[in-house]
Amino acid sequence: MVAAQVEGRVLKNYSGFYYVQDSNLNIHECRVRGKLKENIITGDRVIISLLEEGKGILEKILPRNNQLYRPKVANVSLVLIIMAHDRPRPSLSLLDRLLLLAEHSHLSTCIVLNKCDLSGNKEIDDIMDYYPRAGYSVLKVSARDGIGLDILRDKIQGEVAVMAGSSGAGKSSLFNQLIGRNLMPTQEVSDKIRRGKHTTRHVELHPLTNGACLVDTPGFSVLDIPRMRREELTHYFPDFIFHTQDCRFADCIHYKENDCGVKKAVGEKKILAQRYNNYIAMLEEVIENERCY
Ligand SMILES: Nc1nc2c(ncn2[C@@H]2O[C@H](COP(=O)(O)OP(=O)(O)OP(=O)(O)O)[C@@H](O)[C@H]2O)c(=O)[nH]1
Ligand SMILES: [Zn+2]
Repeated sequence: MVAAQVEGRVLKNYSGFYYVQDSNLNIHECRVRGKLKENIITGDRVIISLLEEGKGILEKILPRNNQLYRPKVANVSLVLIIMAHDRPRPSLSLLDRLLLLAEHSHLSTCIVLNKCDLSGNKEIDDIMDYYPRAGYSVLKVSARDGIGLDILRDKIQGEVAVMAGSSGAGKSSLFNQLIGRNLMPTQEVSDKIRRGKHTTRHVELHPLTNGACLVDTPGFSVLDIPRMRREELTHYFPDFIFHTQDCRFADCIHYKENDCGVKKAVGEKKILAQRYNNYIAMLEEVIENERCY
């Protein structure tokens, strides 16, 4: 009899077995046929032949939509950028950099503002209210008090999501809350730095009951701006685009030019000044990299 075949996603590789989840959310413990082994990574979509009692044989890897290298994981669809309302305060330079890196990798983003139980600082609230107006999706949550977590679960439904963001913002706490288990150690920031928590291990996808999968290792540990032409950078700043029609030069990069609509909008507080400054810092990096071509 020919074994039935189904499509699934590799959740983890453990002791020579690949754990593959099918579209009914059942998990199969699979061995690998032939030489495929070297090429399979966590997150791969694969075809498996079903054997008895939750076992299977991994037959084929399907083409990848994308691949992250640190952590090594395929077919990620969403980046959750975790910032805290306070302790630590949100780092806009990291946030703007992560938004750019995610978008450059063709990944959707959601800014998750954790520790909303510590909100109330008007300056921070005003700054963070800018991002939804600029077209980004922002959720306010508290891992500690369980606020906003159902909305966050809905947001990641059907997605393969990786977390990124400031140290101490609550990535591990949110991860544990979302998967409903205490898998990731959470400690006071100072303790973690002293102990050097992030040791090397295999990356795993943790399935949620709603079909979402969460990558258990924070992504984008390398934050270098990818190589691009200086004119390209502005495409990653959707909030600038409306104002570029007031730029005198069609190829304005909103840097040292006069009569620049973007700079005018910064002066009028229509564009967040910190975001513009982060743009300039990244632009200078892009220009510096151009010299290395
Ligand atoms: N007040 C408050 N504290 C929180 C919340 N979520 C996490 N914390 C605390 O913030 C500290 C850091 O949380 P972690 O989840 O370990 O942060 P992390 O982002 O994983 O940190 P790194 O591993 O250093 O990147 C811990 O002391 C948590 O208890 C929250 O919603 N509110
Ligand atoms: Zn301009």
